[in-house]
Parts: sequence; structure tokens; C-alpha cells
Amino acid sequence: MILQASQIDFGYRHKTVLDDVNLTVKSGERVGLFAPSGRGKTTLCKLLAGYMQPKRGTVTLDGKLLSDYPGACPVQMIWQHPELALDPRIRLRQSLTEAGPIDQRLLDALHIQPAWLDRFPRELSGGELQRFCIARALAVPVKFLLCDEISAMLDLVTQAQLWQFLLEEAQARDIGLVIVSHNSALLDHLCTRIVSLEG
Ligand SMILES: Nc1ncnc2c1ncn2[C@@H]1O[C@H](COP(=O)(O)OP(=O)(O)OP(=O)(O)O)[C@@H](O)[C@H]1O
Repeated sequence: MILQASQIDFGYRHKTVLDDVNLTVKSGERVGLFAPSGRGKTTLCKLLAGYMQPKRGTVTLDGKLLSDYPGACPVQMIWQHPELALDPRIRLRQSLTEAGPIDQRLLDALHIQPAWLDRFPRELSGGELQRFCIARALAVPVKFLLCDEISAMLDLVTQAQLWQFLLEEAQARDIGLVIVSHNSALLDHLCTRIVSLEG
């Protein structure tokens, strides 16, 4: 499959953030997105995942708009701040089952303890919550995963385990990855290609 952003313009109020941006990602590719803070990486991810619509240009998956795909969106985003990605009023088990059936293999691979599922988001640490958000994104038949600074809050050992798991999972399921990070060494290590938003 091909996820394609073509001639994207986007701004907040009167401020232009993205001007004629093009990006193509194929299944199985791992594309790093690198740019200074505030340049629009998160904004581009939100557009690629269909959370917002561009002012000009299109985002398509195999030539069709994301809204043409029924059910769970095949492009999932994992956010930099996991606490903002979850409904604080519902327990994690409900968040997970709303995405799809609980897959014990995913929970084990991400070292998610069964007891966490009975808690509310505020009752987990940032790193625990992030691993939960990754399990939730992978619970749907995802084709492209947008990872926006997802590992910065994890210790180095957990980061390494997480990326090894995500790379294996992406390869096994032919998922395309877009990886946003300020850590260029991490991107060099993980990605098949790196794209700069610096113009
Ligand atoms: N909801 C919003 N309303 C107004 N301006 C916004 C909004 N979200 C982001 N911006 C602005 O848009 C610009 C791009 O933000 P964005 O979060 O996409 O950048 P980024 O490259 O991901 O930054 P960082 O590396 O710091 O996470 C910034 O100048 C930011 O202040």
C-alpha cells in the first residue's frame, strides 16, 4: 500500500505551518521525519492520520481518501503525550476493547501487566501508558503507524526493547512506519529513509 501526502498546505489561524509538503510512504518502509522543534512534524502526522484536513492538497491511501475506508482507520498515530490520547474517564480495558479484541501476545510483548487494564489512565506512569497506547494502535488492522516522539520518556533499555518489538511487528505485518524524533542517531538506526521538513 502507499500512503501519500500531495501538495499539502496547512496553517493554524493565520500562521502557515506546512507549505506544499509532499511525502510518500510504502508498506514496509520506515521513514524518519526530522526537523527543528515547531516545524510541523506533529501537524503533518495529524494530517496523515486524518485527524485534520489540509487547507490544500490531499492525503490518500492507495489513491483513496482515508474517510473512504470503513471501520478503524488503517493509519494510526501514537502520540508524544500518551495521557492526551486516552479518555481519562474510562478504564484501560474499555479503551483497548474499543479498538479490537484483546491480544495477549501484544500485551506480553509490550510488558503490559494485566492489572493495569483495570486502572484509569492517570493511574499509570507515562512510560506504562505509552506501551498501552502502542498495544491499542496495533489492535486494529493498521497499515501505517505514525510514531511521534514515542520513546523519549522511556529508559534506554525499555526504548531498545520497544523499538525491536515495533520493527519486528512492522516487518511481520508489512506495516509502514513514520518515525518522528529529534534523535538523529535513533533515526539512522531505525529508518530505511530520512526526510527533512526543513524545506
Ligand atoms: N492547535 C494549534 N493551534 C495553533 N498553533 C498550533 C497548534 N498546534 C501547533 N501549533 C503551532 O504549529 C507549529 C508546528 O507545531 P508542531 O507541533 O506540528 O511542530 P513539531 O515540529 O512537531 O514540534 P516539536 O518538535 O516541538 O514537537 C508550532 O509553531 C506550533 O506552535
